[in-house]
Amino acid sequence: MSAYPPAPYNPLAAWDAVPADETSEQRKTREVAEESARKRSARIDEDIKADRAATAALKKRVVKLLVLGQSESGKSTTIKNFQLAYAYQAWTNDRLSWRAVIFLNLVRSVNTILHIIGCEMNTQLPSPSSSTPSSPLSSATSYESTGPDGLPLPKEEPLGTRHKLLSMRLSPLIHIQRDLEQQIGAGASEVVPPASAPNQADTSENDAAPFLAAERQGRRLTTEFAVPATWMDTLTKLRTHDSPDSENNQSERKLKEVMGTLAGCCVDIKALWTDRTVQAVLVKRGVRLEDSPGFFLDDLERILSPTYEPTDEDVLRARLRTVGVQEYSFVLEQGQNDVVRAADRQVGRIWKMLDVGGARTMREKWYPYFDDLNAIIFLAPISCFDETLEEDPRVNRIHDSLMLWKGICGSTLLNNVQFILLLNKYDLLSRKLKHTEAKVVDYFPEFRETQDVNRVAGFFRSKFKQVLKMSLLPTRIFFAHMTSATDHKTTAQIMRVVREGILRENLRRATI
Ligand SMILES: Nc1nc2c(ncn2[C@@H]2O[C@H](COP(=O)(O)OP(=O)(O)OP(=O)(O)O)[C@@H](O)[C@H]2O)c(=O)[nH]1
Ligand SMILES: [Mg+2]
Repeated sequence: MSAYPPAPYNPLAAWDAVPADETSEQRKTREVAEESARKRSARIDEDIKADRAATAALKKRVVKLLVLGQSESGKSTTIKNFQLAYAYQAWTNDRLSWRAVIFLNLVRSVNTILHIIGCEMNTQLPSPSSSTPSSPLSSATSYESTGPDGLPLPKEEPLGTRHKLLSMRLSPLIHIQRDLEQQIGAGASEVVPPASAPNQADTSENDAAPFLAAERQGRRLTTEFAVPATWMDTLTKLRTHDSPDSENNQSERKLKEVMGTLAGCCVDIKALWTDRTVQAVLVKRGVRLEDSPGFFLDDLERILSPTYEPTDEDVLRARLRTVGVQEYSFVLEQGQNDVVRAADRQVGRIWKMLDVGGARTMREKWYPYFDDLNAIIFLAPISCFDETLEEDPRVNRIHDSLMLWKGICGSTLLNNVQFILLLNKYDLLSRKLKHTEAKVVDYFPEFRETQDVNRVAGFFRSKFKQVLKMSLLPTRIFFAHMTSATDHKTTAQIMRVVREGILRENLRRATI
């Protein structure tokens, strides 16, 4: 009996074995075949190596940023700023396509007013779920009795026949809103709050940061779900003006019809918006449309002129919700006197910015994109300290942002990723503190300072910093900036600092 176990059966051994009766002719043929196979194999190895080197080189050329934050925090607006500053050609190509979105924003504001005065005339309060506009409506704060122009408003003048007539004449706008929503697609409608909300506020981590739950469950880092329409897709669809094809011509015709109807309603819309009694009703109900996303009622005549072309500022102010995740690639072309731009050019660097939908239902989709990132830009709107989430009126919006930030700071996948915190909507915070009675201390009892905008902003900054200090990586370097993303001039400066910071950090890591 052998001392060793039998050699395991190797099914391929027969292939390698040299036949015992091999002739010298057969040996030659075999050796030629083997040599050619060896060469082929070496070539394949080299190709694989070259492929890997090319992928690594490409990775070095690509700067990948993920832009995160709750819905309406200003993520898409920040990316628009980036495009406006550094990819102006693409920006100008898209500009005219934003008309449909701007008209929809305008029509929504009018229909919101009509809805509110309709409720007022029926002396029945609107239910929170039936209010069309977003955050400022869900505010719990009461407002001073001055209109958007700062002039005092009448105390209790009832709505009358004049308002009924205006409502009747403006009723076609309901259909216009529907048509535009259909034309624009998924991003046109806002998040609808749940039909019934239990009494207890639940700010559990899983609610706020479901991407963490996905991480814990070890879900694969893939991007295999469908990406529905977002602004780039939507704009392509809306790019009617430079397209000869008949479907787009039809869309352009429809848009012209909408413009015609709106222009015909211009006088009535203005009469409605500037009516002192209507404004008093809005104030009474705590609605500050002028601070809502996509507010264009003060620009009526300009927007409804037949030759209207959106300005850069109009596009930054236009509101189109992001659905799913959308990737924007920029080969940076703008930015004179910019040393970093020259460096970008030298290496042919591509900037990839990933924009995500911030509504709660969309947050689980963020996780697959945590892989392979250079930086995360986190948007926290600080003006909304007295507002609740549209999708869950039990949750304060700043608490929600802090919870999200905590989830991101706690994600082990992001240990090597640079964090940039943008405390956004600084302009709105300033206006709110000046023109309303909203008190920070009512929502954050630990705030004991005067309601100066810089002190309030500093207080929120320290709250986010505190969350980072409590995280797994408390020494992580992060940058925080106060921004007003609709103000391009100041945002462009911050974008430059952000961009230089990211490149410098990339360079530092590459040389470690
Ligand atoms: N006044 C003011 N408005 C802002 C600011 N940042 C964004 N907005 C407006 O707020 C609205 C929402 O901004 P978006 O960039 O669409 O928000 P988002 O985070 O992409 O939202 P989702 O796509 O729903 O996740 C838009 O109408 C913007 O013009 C700001 O700093 N100040
Ligand atoms: Mg967006």
